[in-house]
Amino acid sequence: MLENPQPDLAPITRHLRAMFGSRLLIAAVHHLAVFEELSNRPLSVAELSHRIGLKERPAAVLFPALCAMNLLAYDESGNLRITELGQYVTQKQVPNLIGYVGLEKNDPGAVEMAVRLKNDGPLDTTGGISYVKEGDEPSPMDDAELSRMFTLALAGRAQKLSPIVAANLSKSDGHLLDVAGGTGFYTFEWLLLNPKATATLLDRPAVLAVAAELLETFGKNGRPGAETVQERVTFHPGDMLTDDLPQTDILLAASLFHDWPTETCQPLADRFAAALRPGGELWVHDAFLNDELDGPLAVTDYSAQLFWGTKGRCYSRREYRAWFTKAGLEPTAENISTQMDYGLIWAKKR
Ligand SMILES: C[S@@+](CC[C@H](N)C(=O)[O-])C[C@H]1O[C@@H](n2cnc3c(N)ncnc32)[C@H](O)[C@@H]1O
Repeated sequence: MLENPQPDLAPITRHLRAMFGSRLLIAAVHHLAVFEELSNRPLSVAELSHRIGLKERPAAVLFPALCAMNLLAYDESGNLRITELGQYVTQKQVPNLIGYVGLEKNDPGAVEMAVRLKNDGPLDTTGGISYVKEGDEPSPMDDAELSRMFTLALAGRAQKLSPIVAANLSKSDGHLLDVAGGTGFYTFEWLLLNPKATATLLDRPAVLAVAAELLETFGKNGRPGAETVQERVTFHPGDMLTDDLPQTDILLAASLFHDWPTETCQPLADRFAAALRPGGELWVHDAFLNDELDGPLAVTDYSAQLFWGTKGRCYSRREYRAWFTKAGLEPTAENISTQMDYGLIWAKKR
């Protein structure tokens, strides 16, 4: 294990993401009637979703969040029920906090969250969706200014997490494919620890233009071996959903799956599995829901943030491992924590 004297910045990301959890709470109580629907009897996720008009993704964001807040729980049959605490946002319970929560019901963020929950995303997507490039849809990641802004917004997070991630990935003299690699920091740090290895950074062309500048600076940071990193990285501008992926020993998917809906995640896992050489490893760095889909709160808040801004949400390790298995990989049981509520899981190709 890496000795890590640096503070975990999770308090900052938790407070940031809590805003999205608050919006879910207000929307659930005042715009979707979740608690009134459940006040007579427990309902299955499918039945409750149907009654309040939610598709799979918003339901998979909202219900785990309300469980993490201890307002809902799953009963022995797997149905959702209101907890003792949750009774206090139902009309039946007197007194209750419906009026008090209602002081915020017209907050623009809460109102818009309700709209996005009901619509499974924003009503207007003409400008594209952040961090997503799919088919012919417009993408901010293909706009020089916007892609720079979105990429640099992730730079500090990547710089902080990448040394920890790199130290936990397998050592190798082979090749790393960092798909949707963004700034490239995960690649740069891993190459520094693996002086004979090479790597490919795959992303949209406009994003890689930013990564190239960051690599230039990285090469001059004075750390032993940093100057060799530049010559060991290949930039692959392309589309991970459709391009032939280069064969690799290690494939890293960092903060990648969480931008995409469930139906895209399996094809992505299939493509990544196909790019691995025999004995190769697929690593995912992300924030994971509990396998029971009832928390943790830091991740359900994050899932709400991702739901707000991308096509995805947070997933459980169980969901990832099911995709890996279906893709013909062997998931390992290892759960490695990094920082800011992220962690690593990985699967092997026979
Ligand atoms: C949330 S960022 C993650 C970046 C990096 N892995 C990190 O953790 O800092 C998602 C990245 O996916 C890239 N991306 C989105 N759609 C893509 C596509 N179809 N092909 C390749 N990259 C794509 C975006 O440009 C963006 O850099």
